[in-house]
Amino acid sequence: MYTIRSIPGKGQGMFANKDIKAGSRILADELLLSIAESKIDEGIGERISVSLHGLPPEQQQQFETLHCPDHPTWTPAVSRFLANCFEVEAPGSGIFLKASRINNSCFPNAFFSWNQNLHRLTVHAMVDIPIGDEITVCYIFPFYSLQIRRDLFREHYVFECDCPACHVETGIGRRGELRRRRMETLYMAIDKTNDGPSNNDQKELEMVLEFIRLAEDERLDGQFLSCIYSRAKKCYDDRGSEQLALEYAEMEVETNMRLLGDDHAVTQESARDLDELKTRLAMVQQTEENGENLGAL
Ligand SMILES: C[S@@+](CC[C@H](N)C(=O)[O-])C[C@H]1O[C@@H](n2cnc3c(N)ncnc32)[C@H](O)[C@@H]1O
Repeated sequence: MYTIRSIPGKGQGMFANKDIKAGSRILADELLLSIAESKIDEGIGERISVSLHGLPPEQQQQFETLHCPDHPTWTPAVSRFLANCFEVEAPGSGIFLKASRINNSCFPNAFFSWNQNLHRLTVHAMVDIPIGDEITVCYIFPFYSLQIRRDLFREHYVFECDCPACHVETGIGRRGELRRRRMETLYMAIDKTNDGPSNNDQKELEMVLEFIRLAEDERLDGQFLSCIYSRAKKCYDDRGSEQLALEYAEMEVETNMRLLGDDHAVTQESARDLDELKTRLAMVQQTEENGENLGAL
């Protein structure tokens, strides 16, 4: 499905070697090594070293083949680990040899996720990817504003992103930047109430719907969007608009299926919620029909 090739100025990258349909699983990559706490603190070098030296020599050598940026203060092992790691179970991070060759774009065409059921990192095509195109993921939330993206890329991965969204000199980048800044603000505000009831809060519903509209305009996709669909579902359900709740529940499941696959716990939970909502709606409709039939007698 893919080949690894060199790209001038970017090291290696992953390319589609056939047309890949949206939702296809490109990778289910095995964990090489992991650390349970990925916070960048004084102990990170020691945590990486312990994990690395627990591997057989052959696997330690495989780690050594990965890209290692020239960071002013970190040791090569820390630099290499941070430039190539993916989140496993938060707050942990892990190294995956194949996925480590995927470059970043803030307009990505693929999505990575740690699948606890499989104990693997999966990468799915978010959209149809034509043969020959580079396969890219976004290492961070793509809706972060340019300044935050730049800081994270410099600090963590040591590179300057050259994707169209990071070119604010061009129309795409400039317009997108305004949308992303607003999405970042909205996401932070919505996230704060994510665990609690929505309290029929009109303001929250407006923020949720605005985020979805901006994401569609900016053509940004990701699991963050399925979380927002889930929030829209909850807002509408709480205010008794079950039909609209159902529409968002379906969008949430569709997004999870496409980006995570049907074997991911998050997808399975959202599919169960959707089934429950459908059952509840069917019962409400049945009760209404029974009432109408009784009235007609
Ligand atoms: C996970 S590795 C990706 C594969 C890497 N290019 C290689 O040769 O193995 C991350 C590194 O790739 C490079 N990279 C990834 N995305 C990039 C981008 N959009 N622009 C420039 N460099 C990028 C940076 O050097 C970054 O530290």
